[in-house]
Amino acid sequence: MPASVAVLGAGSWGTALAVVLCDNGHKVKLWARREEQVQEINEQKTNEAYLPGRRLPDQLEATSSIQEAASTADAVVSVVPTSAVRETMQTLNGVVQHPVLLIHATKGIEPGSLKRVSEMMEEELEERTVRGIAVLSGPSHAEEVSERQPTTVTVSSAELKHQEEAQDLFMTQHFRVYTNPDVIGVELGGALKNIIALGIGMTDGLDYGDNAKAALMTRGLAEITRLGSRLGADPLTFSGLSGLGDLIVTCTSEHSRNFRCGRMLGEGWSLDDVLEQMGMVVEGVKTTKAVQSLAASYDVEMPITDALYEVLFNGLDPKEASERLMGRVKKREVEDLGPSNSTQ
Ligand SMILES: NC(=O)C1=CN([C@@H]2O[C@H](COP(=O)(O)OP(=O)(O)OC[C@H]3O[C@@H](n4cnc5c(N)ncnc54)[C@H](O)[C@@H]3O)[C@@H](O)[C@H]2O)C=CC1
Ligand SMILES: O=C(CO)COP(=O)(O)O
Repeated sequence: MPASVAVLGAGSWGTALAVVLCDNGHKVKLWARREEQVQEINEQKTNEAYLPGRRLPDQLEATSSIQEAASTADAVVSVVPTSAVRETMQTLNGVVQHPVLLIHATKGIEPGSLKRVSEMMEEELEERTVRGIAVLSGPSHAEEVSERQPTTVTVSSAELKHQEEAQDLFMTQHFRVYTNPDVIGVELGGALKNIIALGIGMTDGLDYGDNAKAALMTRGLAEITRLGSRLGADPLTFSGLSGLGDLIVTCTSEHSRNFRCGRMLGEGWSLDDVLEQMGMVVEGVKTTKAVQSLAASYDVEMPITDALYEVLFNGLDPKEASERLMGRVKKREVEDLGPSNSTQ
């Protein structure tokens, strides 16, 4: 049944998800902060800064008023960067007239609180604002979704009815949606793969070959799984779409901002210069900071994350970071996947 859906955040991913929702016949209002962007979307049916060259559906409406977008919505899809989640949820409390299903598609962990996005949302949202929170995650570059290329993702929520409602809302012929009850695993997989994508980009910038990339992806997944299991996720989730699937797509694609950021760092650029040049959110940077603290506080060994933390925040040369990783003490491959810090 067609629903009234507000999409919060008109960057690449919010706009691409709005396209999917329009294709499914929903009445979609896309909230953007800048009035010029709203006019461009409504009048020209483009969003050139974030999805260059794509023609947006005629029925897609943008607005700079979150009140207009969300006040009477059945569901709200939040696609703002991690750093904007709390502020956006606080605003949402003041505008919705009846409790909504809130589906977020943000991939990050908050530095400081070390919280996942749905945990931040639970802290901020009032009971009268939401009837359920779900996460949508998986291998899905906005550039390809907006071209209606075949894409598969996962939705997760504490309650099956909300998983299925989110699945029905988004599922189209081009956009296949699976459900998974493991909210912790789905959110962690989406957030932590960005750290590994930064590292893979660095190997590219250093002119390393495919062996180094395969090594980082595989050992990266091992450390994501190690932390995730410790935090209560189902380890199997990490071999699914929101884990391995998203790791592959982010680590192997020119579309990925995290991959491109890592490559520039490997080529010798400074982090500040890279972020300025990118002009879009690179979630892996702040997530590396958060996860380095999270792993330390749970005493979980995450050597790749630690090495990248040193490169990003303490000026370690990427080549030296690679040498440090290669020079670690001898390990067994499989035992090392265990949840706790193994020092055999
Ligand atoms: N681009 C992609 O293909 C995918 C992105 N994601 C995730 O979606 C989230 C959003 O990413 P993108 O849309 O790609 O980023 P983007 O950089 O393309 O756009 C970010 C948008 O958020 C808006 N924004 C920034 N601060 C804000 C604030 N304080 N309040 C309201 N809006 C604010 C910006 O104006 C911009 O429209 C990130 O967590 C990202 O990891 C997830 C899957 C795919
Ligand atoms: O999450 C993504 C694809 O699933 C997009 O990754 P980037 O944020 O690195 O572009």
